[in-house]
Amino acid sequence: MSALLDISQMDMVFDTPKGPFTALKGVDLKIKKGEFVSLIGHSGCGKSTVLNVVAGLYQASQGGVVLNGKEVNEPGPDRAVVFQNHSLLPWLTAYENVELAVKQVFGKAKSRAEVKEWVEHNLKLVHMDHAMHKRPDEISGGMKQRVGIARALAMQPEILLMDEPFGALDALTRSHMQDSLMEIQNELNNTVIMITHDVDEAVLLSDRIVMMTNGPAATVGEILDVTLERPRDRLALAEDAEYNRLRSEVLKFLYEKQRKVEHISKAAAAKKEQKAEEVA
Ligand SMILES: Nc1ncnc2c1ncn2[C@@H]1O[C@H](COP(=O)(O)OP(=O)(O)OP(=O)(O)O)[C@@H](O)[C@H]1O
Repeated sequence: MSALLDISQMDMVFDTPKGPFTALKGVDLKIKKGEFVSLIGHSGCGKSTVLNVVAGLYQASQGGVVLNGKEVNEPGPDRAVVFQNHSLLPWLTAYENVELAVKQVFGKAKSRAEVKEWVEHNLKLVHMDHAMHKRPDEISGGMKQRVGIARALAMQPEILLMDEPFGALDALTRSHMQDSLMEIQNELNNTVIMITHDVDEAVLLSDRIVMMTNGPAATVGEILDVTLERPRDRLALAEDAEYNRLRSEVLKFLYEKQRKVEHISKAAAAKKEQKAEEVA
């Protein structure tokens, strides 16, 4: 498999007041161009840390990330990040937020007319062309996320990194956003890594679901291939046997296999405590 993104033997150790803390240990993941990969795992296992290393915001302690043959050491326009909380500049309109990113990435390579056309095109893609001259405080949470996605897409990154992009939205808005993202993905075939806590979202959107073990020293536990035909329709899939099998595979990983790990470590801790009491 020729990988666009190659994460190999990545460790992440944080210095903390209590000493070094190994958040990630030996993370291996290869992602092909055009793949949509979700990262799922219990809270605190290290999903955002993986994304932050890929984004170049954190430097891995061991191993690392190669994107398109180049080692990643710092943030760059080849990787655009969409966060849970839009991160739009509040004093700029939706149009101006996207325009700023486009100007930063393309500089003088695009004329004024081309910039305008490109900004409008991307806002249209996320169905925000009707409100492009509104500021973030004048639009809803879902609309802000749409603008954040338009801004990321407009940068034409090699890879789109999404950290729970729909996590703060209500269920209905979230479904609309997932459908929009699938439409866009169908058209543009972006390479995407998306963190999610939502099992249905992971199965609906992904080509592969990367399930992470619990931390500390979290790593890739299992990877599930999602070969459901595209375009995918959430209502039809609700009755689909393969969809339901995949869904229960993820649930089993999270609530049986990873819970067991927690139980074992809790049991081990209890035993240790008991022994200490016996010694005392
Ligand atoms: N800058 C940091 N310094 C010290 N520890 C950190 C730092 N960033 C993350 N951690 C720790 O690393 C572990 C992984 O954190 P991370 O935020 O990547 O998890 P996550 O899976 O994204 O969690 P969530 O799903 O709750 O967002 C946690 O134990 C966290 O406390």
